[in-house]
Amino acid sequence: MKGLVIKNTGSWYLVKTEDGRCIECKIKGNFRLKGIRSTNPVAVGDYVQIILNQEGTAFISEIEDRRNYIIRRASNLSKQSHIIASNLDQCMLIVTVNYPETSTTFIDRFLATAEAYRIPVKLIFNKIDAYDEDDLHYLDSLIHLYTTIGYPCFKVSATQGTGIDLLKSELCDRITLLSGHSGVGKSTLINAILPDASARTGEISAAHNKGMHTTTFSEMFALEGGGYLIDTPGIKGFGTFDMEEEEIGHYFPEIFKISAECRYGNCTHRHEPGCAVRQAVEEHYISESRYQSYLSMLEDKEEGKYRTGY
Ligand SMILES: Nc1nc2c(ncn2[C@@H]2O[C@H](COP(=O)(O)OP(=O)(O)OP(=O)(O)O)[C@@H](O)[C@H]2O)c(=O)[nH]1
Ligand SMILES: [Zn+2]
Repeated sequence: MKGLVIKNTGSWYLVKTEDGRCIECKIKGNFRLKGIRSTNPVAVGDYVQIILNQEGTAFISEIEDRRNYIIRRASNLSKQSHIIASNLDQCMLIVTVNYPETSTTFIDRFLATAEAYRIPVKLIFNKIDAYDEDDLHYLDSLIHLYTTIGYPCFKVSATQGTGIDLLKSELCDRITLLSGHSGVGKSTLINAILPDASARTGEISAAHNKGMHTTTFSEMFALEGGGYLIDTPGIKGFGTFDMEEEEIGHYFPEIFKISAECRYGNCTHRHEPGCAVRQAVEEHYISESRYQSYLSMLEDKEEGKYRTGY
C-alpha cells in the first residue's frame, strides 16, 4: 500500500495512506541515501510502500525516489545529517523588518541554500501592522529588490489577519515548508492558517519530552483546501551543503546571470580583472546587500564554516 509520511517521532512514522487512513509504521530493512549518512532514513514528505501485518502493526518496506529534500547536519563536526523534509513544492521564509529585524544576510543565505536544493521560495513579510513610516519604506525597498530577482513577496499581519487569505491560496495543494528565525511570528501565522494547529503542536512536544532532546522532528499539517504545511520546530534555517567556491554564485540568480560576462569562467567576483559582477554592483544593477551576502558565504567557505548553517 502506498502512503505519505506525515510525522516522524524518531521511533515510528505516521503514514497517510491513499485511502485516507493514518497508520503508525516502523521501518524494516536498511534505507540509505547515496552519499549521505542520515540519522533518519525516512523523512516527512516521503512517499513509501507499507506492509500491514496480521497483528495490526505495519512497516515501511520501500521509499520512492525523492524529488528533493533538505538536510541539516547533526552538528558541525559530525558527518551525519538529519533529513528535515522531502518532496517540497516550496518554502516560505517568514521575515520581519522590525520586532525583530531579519538581516538581508539571513534572507540571502536562506535563498541561496534553497536554490541549491532547487526549492522555490516565497518571502512572507509579517507584522506589517506594527511598522512606522521608515520601516514601511524599507519593507517596500526589500519587496522591490526580491521581486525583481524573482522571489514572490507577500505582506501579512498574522495577528490582524491581513493577507492571510492570499497566503492560503498560495499554499493550496502544495507541500510547503515554513521557516523563519525566532520571534518573526511563525507560530502565530500557523495558528492563523490552521485553527487547530496549536493542539497538535502540543502533541509533538509531549512526544519529544520522552528523551529526544537533541533532535527536533518535523510534522506535516493537512490544509483545509488540500496540500500540507511543514513546521520544523527548533530549526531556524537549514544547513548548506558542500558548495564549491565557484558554485556559490550560481545560487544568486542575478549574479549568476551577469557572471556569464566575466572575463574568467571561474571568476569569484572579488578581485579578478574584467569582473562583470563587480561592475554591475558599482552601477547598481546588482544590490550591494546581495553582493555582501554573497561575499559572506564565500568567506565562510574559506574558513571552513560552511557546514554550520546559520
Ligand atoms: N504586531 C504584531 N505582532 C505579531 C504578529 N505576529 C506575531 N506577533 C507577535 O510576535 C511575537 C512572536 O510570535 P510567535 O508566533 O511566538 O513567533 P515565532 O516565530 O513562532 O517564535 P519562536 O517560537 O521563537 O520560533 C508574539 O508576541 C506575537 O504576538 C503580527 O502580525 N503583528
Ligand atoms: Zn566576476
